[in-house]
Amino acid sequence: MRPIVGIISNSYLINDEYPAHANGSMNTDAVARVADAIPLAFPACPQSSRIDELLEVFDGFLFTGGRPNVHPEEYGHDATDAHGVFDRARDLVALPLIRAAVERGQPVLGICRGFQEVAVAFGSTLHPEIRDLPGRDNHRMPPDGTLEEKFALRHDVTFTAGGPFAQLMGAEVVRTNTLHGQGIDVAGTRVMIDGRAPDGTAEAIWIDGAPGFALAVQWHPEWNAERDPVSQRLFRAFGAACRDWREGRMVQTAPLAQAG
Ligand SMILES: N[C@@H](CCC(=O)NCCCC(=O)O)C(=O)O
Repeated sequence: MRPIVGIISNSYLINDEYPAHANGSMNTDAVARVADAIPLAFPACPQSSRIDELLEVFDGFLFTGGRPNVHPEEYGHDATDAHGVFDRARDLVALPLIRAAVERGQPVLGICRGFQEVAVAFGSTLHPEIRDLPGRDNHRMPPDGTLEEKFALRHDVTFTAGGPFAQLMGAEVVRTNTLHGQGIDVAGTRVMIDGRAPDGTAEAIWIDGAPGFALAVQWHPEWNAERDPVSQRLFRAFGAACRDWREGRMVQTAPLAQAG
């Protein structure tokens, strides 16, 4: 059986009234077709999703993009208008789940908001609007246009020579899309910035001391994942890590099963 990847959902109101947990099919497609894993979404709601049970059910976790920003209380800042809207329920599931999974060596891949969650979970602060910083570009999603225009490749990302991302990608420079307003301000001590946009914005991180796959990217590799070579490499590596986790867990549990 393929490994099972838990995909965190976002909260929406369908037709402005019907509450739903959902995520883009780009995420489930990338997990199923590129990572070669079973995609299963779970609600970002602490009353419904228990961290200990999620860790048992899934072989790895995808922390997806999402418009609401991580609440600045999570990194010791006061909330201001510049911080925009929040999703405290997602914060309350994502941050402890990331910490627990990473420390166990259970694979974690963060995308956009998920990248910011991984960064905050390991002690980083975020800037609410990076385009306001001197020398920085506007990384926000174009307000108009087709999905193809919004997710078009817009800038290079340069990885550390010989670092995990350069090795994974087989290249030190790749081209990515970009659809975010926030960004890492001060990185936590274990948050290794391994890739940057031309304006210096952190784009790729890994967690120092993590026993397993613990990578996150500020761009959206789920877009065009079946054809984009950068997305393919990232999701295939994530899927392989989830398979390893599943097989390791099965090896560990087999003697118990036989004894029973
Ligand atoms: N809120 C953060 C993260 C942005 C992000 O994840 N954008 C993708 C949104 C896709 C969606 O609506 O699901 C920021 O702006 O920095």
